This record gives sequence, C-alpha cells and structure tokens, in this order.
Amino acid sequence: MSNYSTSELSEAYIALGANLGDREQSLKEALALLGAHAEIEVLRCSGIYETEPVGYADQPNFLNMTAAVRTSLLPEALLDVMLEIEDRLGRVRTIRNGPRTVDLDLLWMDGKVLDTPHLILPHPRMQERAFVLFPLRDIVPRDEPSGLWEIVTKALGKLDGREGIKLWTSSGWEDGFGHTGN
Ligand SMILES: Nc1ncnc2c1ncn2[C@@H]1O[C@H](COP(=O)(O)OP(=O)(O)OP(=O)(O)O)[C@@H](O)[C@H]1O
Ligand SMILES: Nc1nc2c(c(=O)[nH]1)N=C(CO)CN2
Repeated sequence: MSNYSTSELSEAYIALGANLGDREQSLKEALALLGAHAEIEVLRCSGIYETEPVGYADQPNFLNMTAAVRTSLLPEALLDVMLEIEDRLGRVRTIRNGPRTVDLDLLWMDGKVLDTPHLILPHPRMQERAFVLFPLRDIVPRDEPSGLWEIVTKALGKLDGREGIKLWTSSGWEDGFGHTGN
C-alpha cells in the first residue's frame, strides 16, 4: 500500500488502559502484539499504574501505562494496528469512557498535528488525564526533540496531586518481557 508506511522512522507515544478481565495480562499482550508487528519496535515502557476511573465512575479501577515505539507506519496506519489489537484482545465498544479489556490511544507522533474524522493528534485529552501523564513522564526523555517533555511537565504541574494514581508494578519490559524470542 503506497500510503501505509514511509522510509522515515517516527517515534510515537501510546497510552494503554485496561479495567476488565486480567488487566495486567491484557496490557502485556497488547505490547507484545505491537512489538510483533514488522514495522513497530517498542523502545520504552512505563511502569503499570492502578488508577481510579475518570469520566464514568461506576466501573472497576484501571491499569494504565504508556509505551514509546519507533515505526515506519504513517499515523493512520499505526492507529489501525492499535484498533486491530483492541479487537483481537476482545474489546467490545459499549458506553463512552466505559469499561474495556484494553484501550490503546495514540498520544503523540513526533509533534505531528492532525485532525481527521478518525485521528486527532496530539491526543486531545492527554494533557488533562493524570492516568496518561504520570506513566508518560516515566518514558519521555528531557531532550525529546519535538517538545513532549515540556508539555508533559507543564500539564503535570496543573494537576491536583496524584489524582487517584498509584504505581502497581513494573511493566517488566526491561527484563525481556515482550520479546518474541528471535
Ligand atoms: N489520537 C487518537 N488515538 C486513538 N483514537 C483516536 C485518536 N484520535 C481519534 N481517535 C478515534 O477515536 C475513536 C474512539 O476511540 P475510543 O473508543 O478508544 O474512545 P474512548 O477510549 O472511549 O475515549 P477517549 O478517546 O476519550 O479515550 C477511535 O476509533 C479513533 O478513530
Ligand atoms: N483511570 C482511567 N479512567 C479512564 C480511562 C483510563 O484508561 N483510565 N479511559 C477512559 C476512556 O479512554 C475513561 N476513563
């Protein structure tokens, strides 16, 4: 497909959330599926945080984390891969902000700005979500070239404390989790 990927590599930041079933397993499977894609390399993963639900309160706590990936996919194609992973892991869309086996949001891609019916970049709600910002702070380098570190730091400064976020466990990524063995 001509408009699927490019010869240039982008660095993208993805938020993952799960609040149904085996939440930790769903996050890890989603990461493994991202990393198994021929055009996606998972570079860094945050810790896994347990977070109180935001938006629609009458649902279980979430586990949330973020990942940085390197990819030759164009933004829309990366989003398609993410939506396929959600489907594969059994996500059923019911109510907005409602419970889900796994949710993948594309937060940031080299500072690109997009506003199409399918994809808005940067993610429009990322700066107000503590469950995104705390895990994102784990993995964005201070010298990130497109200005994400400054955005995350400023947005975190506006939050009221930790807002129902606590570290749950390490993602285990550094210890080899997610490698497919080749
Ligand atoms: N940056 C983005 N990342 C992920 N999805 C996006 C983005 N911009 C637009 N979308 C669109 O949003 C649609 C709905 O996403 P989803 O069902 O995950 O929403 P939600 O998780 O309930 O709410 P929220 O978008 O606030 O996290 C997706 O099918 C996708 O086309
Ligand atoms: N704590 C928490 N709350 C949410 C989350 C989430 O991932 N974590 N996702 C939502 C819709 O994307 C709505 N509310």
